[in-house]
Amino acid sequence: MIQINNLTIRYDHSVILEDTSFNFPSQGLVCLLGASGSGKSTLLNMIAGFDSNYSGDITACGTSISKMNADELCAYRRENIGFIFQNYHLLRGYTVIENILLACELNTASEEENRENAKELLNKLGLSQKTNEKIENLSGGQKQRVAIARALISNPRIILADEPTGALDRKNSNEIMELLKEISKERLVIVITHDQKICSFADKVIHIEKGKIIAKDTESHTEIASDHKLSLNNAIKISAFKRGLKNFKVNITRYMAVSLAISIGILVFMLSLSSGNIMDKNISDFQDKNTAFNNGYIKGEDDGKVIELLKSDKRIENVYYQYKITDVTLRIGDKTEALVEKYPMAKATEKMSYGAMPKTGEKEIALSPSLAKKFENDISSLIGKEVTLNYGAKEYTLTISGIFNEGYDDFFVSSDIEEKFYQNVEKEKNYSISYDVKIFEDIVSVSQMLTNKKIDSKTAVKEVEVLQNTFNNLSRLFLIVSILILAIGLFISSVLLIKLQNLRYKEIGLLSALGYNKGTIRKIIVSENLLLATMSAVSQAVLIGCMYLVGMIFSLAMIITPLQIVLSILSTGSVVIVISVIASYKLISTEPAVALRK
Ligand SMILES: Nc1ncnc2c1ncn2[C@@H]1O[C@H](COP(=O)(O)OP(=O)(O)OP(=O)(O)O)[C@@H](O)[C@H]1O
Repeated sequence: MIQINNLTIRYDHSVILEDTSFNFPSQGLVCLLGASGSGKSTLLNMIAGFDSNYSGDITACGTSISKMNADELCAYRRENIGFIFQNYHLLRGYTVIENILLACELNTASEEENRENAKELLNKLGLSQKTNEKIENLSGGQKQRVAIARALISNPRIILADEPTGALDRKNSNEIMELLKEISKERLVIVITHDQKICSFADKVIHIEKGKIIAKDTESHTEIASDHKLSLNNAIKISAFKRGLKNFKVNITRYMAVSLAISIGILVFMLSLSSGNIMDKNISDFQDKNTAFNNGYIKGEDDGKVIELLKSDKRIENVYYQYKITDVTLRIGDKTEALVEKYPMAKATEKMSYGAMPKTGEKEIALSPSLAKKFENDISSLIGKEVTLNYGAKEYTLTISGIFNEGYDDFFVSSDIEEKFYQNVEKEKNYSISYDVKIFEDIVSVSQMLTNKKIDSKTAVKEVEVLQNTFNNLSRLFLIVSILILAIGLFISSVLLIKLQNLRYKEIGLLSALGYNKGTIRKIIVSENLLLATMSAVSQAVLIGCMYLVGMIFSLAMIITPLQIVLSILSTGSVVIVISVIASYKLISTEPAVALRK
């Protein structure tokens, strides 16, 4: 059945088997003994086609397996070899029958036929009651019977058993050996063992000694004639996704922990970014309340130098001289009040009692309380009312935007209206300069520039600075905390994923033993990774939904833009893919024989 001719194999310069030959019979139970490290598992791996890195030749049913490529070796194992391992190599989370059917998923028989065969085998092995039991609920002896059923389901010509009774007590060992003896009547069963008592079941006992295979109980090594041909049918295509989905369900708790850890990490990180949005919202609230926040006022006569400096600065706009004006009248309804003279004052530093300062382009006016009282006792009711202002033979209709907190009769109008006033003024002695800083972020730097040039400007820079500093410190703190949480989330999920993948080497080895090729195994793992990424992205979306709900219930200021939501969901999926690819890279690239040893 199996002919070994002049076989030599070395690992790291040490010779394990050296120029050894042996003929295994077509049927019967062969026990393989030898000291630890003598090369028993190595020989079995070579017969199984896991290791082709040897010199010499191995022939099975007259066909050399030494020159076969990886796919042919998969077909050879799938069709001709059944494996039994010391630690069973059954998949946890799968039922008894699912474990058995795993071995015939790639064969051409129908699923129904395979299921019937599996049930028949379980019946023969006395396990029909356990058909749909989860594998982890079985005893050691029962597990090994399931492993035998799995090895027999494809009716292979060769059974390779690596210490099949190593984890069992004497009673169970004897029962398993009786079973193997029974099945060896129709096929070749090679059993590796250290137990001399097991050899009493053997038809032939062979030893590996000093790199040679030696039969102790026979004189000749001649092959028993056999008309069996090696079967090398192509595997049917299976859905790697379906298998990946099943594995995913089995490991669902771990996968859920991974996706939650990553989702929370990324969500908190996104929240820290959203503090920028909260800052923008607060700035715009601040601007609505303090409409003169960007206005600057420089008192004193200017010889042209200061105004030139302001006009040449790209951060500044609406620069003009202010003058004293005289004989201004204001009319609200049928009441008229006159101001004999009015001096320009700083707008940005005024505190508001009601409403806001006039906005540029809005034709608005703000009054001091004493001036407002001359029109109405309830000064707050004046807001929104119309004022007709007469100055220099011109009439302006303005809306009252607010009442500012000053003790004398005064008013402020929108900058554009004020500029028009001065067109009628004799421009000899300017009194002050008014300017606006274009954007909020430049208010502090413009103020600093003027201070450096020893120009005294009255602005709202202190309030702006306090607001900016508070938010900068808060965002910095939030960013550090969220980076920490993100790092912890990534660390936990990486550890969980790597631990999970480390547990799966035997599964990869088992699938190879059952004839799954590397491509299919890779696809199964990739499917699982994609499912995990999808789950993480969905959990991210659910978390964002919950966060919104909590924010709404407790009226928390959490602003995440739709773009940030999409980005956080996409980045969760991508991060999971990257981590799981890194975690499973070693697993996928491990050789089956090495995976089985882990
Ligand atoms: N893939 C490999 N790479 C390097 N060395 C290997 C590899 N496989 C096996 N070996 C080495 O070959 C020698 C034989 O190993 P093998 O597992 O075949 O021994 P064994 O007889 O089955 O031992 P045991 O009874 O302890 O299981 C050992 O020294 C082992 O370390």
